[in-house]
Amino acid sequence: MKYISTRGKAPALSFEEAMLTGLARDGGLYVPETIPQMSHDDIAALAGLSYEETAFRVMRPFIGDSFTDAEFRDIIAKAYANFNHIARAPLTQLAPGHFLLELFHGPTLAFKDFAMQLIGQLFEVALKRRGERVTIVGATSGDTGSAAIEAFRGLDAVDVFILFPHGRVSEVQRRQMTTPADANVHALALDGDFDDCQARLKDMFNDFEFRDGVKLAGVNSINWARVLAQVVYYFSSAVSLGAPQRKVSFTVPTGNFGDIFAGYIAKRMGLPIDRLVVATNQNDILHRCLGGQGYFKGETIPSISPSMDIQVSSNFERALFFAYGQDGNAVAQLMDELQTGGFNVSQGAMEALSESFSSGRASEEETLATIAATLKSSGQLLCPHSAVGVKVAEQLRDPAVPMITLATAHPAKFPDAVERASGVRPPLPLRMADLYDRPERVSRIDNDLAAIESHIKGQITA
Ligand SMILES: Cc1ncc(COP(=O)(O)O)c(C=O)c1O
Ligand SMILES: N[C@@H](CCOP(=O)(O)O)C(=O)O
Repeated sequence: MKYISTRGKAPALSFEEAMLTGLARDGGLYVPETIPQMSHDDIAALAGLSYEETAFRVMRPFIGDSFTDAEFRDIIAKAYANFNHIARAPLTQLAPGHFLLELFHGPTLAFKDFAMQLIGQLFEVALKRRGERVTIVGATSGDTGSAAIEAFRGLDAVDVFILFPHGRVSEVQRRQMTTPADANVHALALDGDFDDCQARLKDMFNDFEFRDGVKLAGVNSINWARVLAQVVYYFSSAVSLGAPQRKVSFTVPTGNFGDIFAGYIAKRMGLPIDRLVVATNQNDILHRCLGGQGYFKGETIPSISPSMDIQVSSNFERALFFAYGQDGNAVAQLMDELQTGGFNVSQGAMEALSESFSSGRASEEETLATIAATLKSSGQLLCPHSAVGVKVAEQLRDPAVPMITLATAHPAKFPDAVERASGVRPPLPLRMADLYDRPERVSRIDNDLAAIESHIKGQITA
């Protein structure tokens, strides 16, 4: 199994190399050269299996010979051992034909734990075998950062630096990043928004002297392994609702397009997915683009679903690559145009995108009202991101096809917005009940590449 860049000019790599490399050296993102297929019988055989066994069967074909079966099974077992729910990703019912996939039972209470706990283990095994050490730098609008810190804290072979937008994450998210005492964890509050954090991260990858000097690695969904781990819960949830005999649709609260792109991979592998619905908040560049208005950057407006306050959705590049028939030159050209504001998508590519994706947008008022209404109708307390998903799913779903909306974070990560909507202040789970009492450690940093690089070089612990 080889991985190729969406911009067509970087060397093809194995799974392990692609995982440790992060961004391709031509600025593109790694994708599998061919997408492994699961037959009707392969999918039917997933019924009744544990989440871990499903994860092994779904991901194994992508791993090639990077890890042995025994290593990979052990890694999966360790990755999900810390989840607070035996099903790992349980499904609950909101209404007839509408289901909620709870992805917030991991250690940091967001769907990021599904991938980050796994790649923490994968990195540890791979780096130990190679005798190498890396510097992980991540950009976060709130959840990736805490999940990465939790997965890599205390490991000898990595330093982990997380750039988050100062003042634009919830207090719980910030404290999850700033309170771990481990020496290899470094939280950086950047003066800018998430797009600035992600742009500086990509700049660091494109500065080869810095990149090679610090042995830069990435754990954002730039990293293919992140996307792969998220493919699994599309299979586990669809099968529990009757796939492959029955089609299902998914609505995904979307920002960087990693989670929904994992759904696209599941569909391409053979899972009978009818629609993949992109749900955005008021930062709706993806909704506008999928509605035929081109992909043009606007200003990011802070919202009550801050993790989705994103204008440049990194993984949309992967979707474009497939929509443009795997033409790396065409994608490279679009990404050049994005540097100066945006681009129009060709008619053929729009048709290809429309075969899989639909989209909708929820306003702040609709999000608040959905939290209140869902609590009343089903007893389920939603986080604002999940509420964006539920609102859009209700607008777009076909009553003949079961709809699964992804609940991407626990409501306790956003207590102010949830209380404002519902009158209920969700308590933190017991394992982090003292979060507000722990001392914080954070460095404030300018939105300036040289300043960030110099800070990182000065803080690396080994
Ligand atoms: C809670 C939550 N919901 C939704 C999203 C959007 O997911 P993606 O960036 O994969 O589109 C994020 C951020 O990634 C998030 O943290
Ligand atoms: N919403 C994310 C943004 C980064 O997304 P990623 O999936 O590329 O890591 C966050 O919470 O940080």
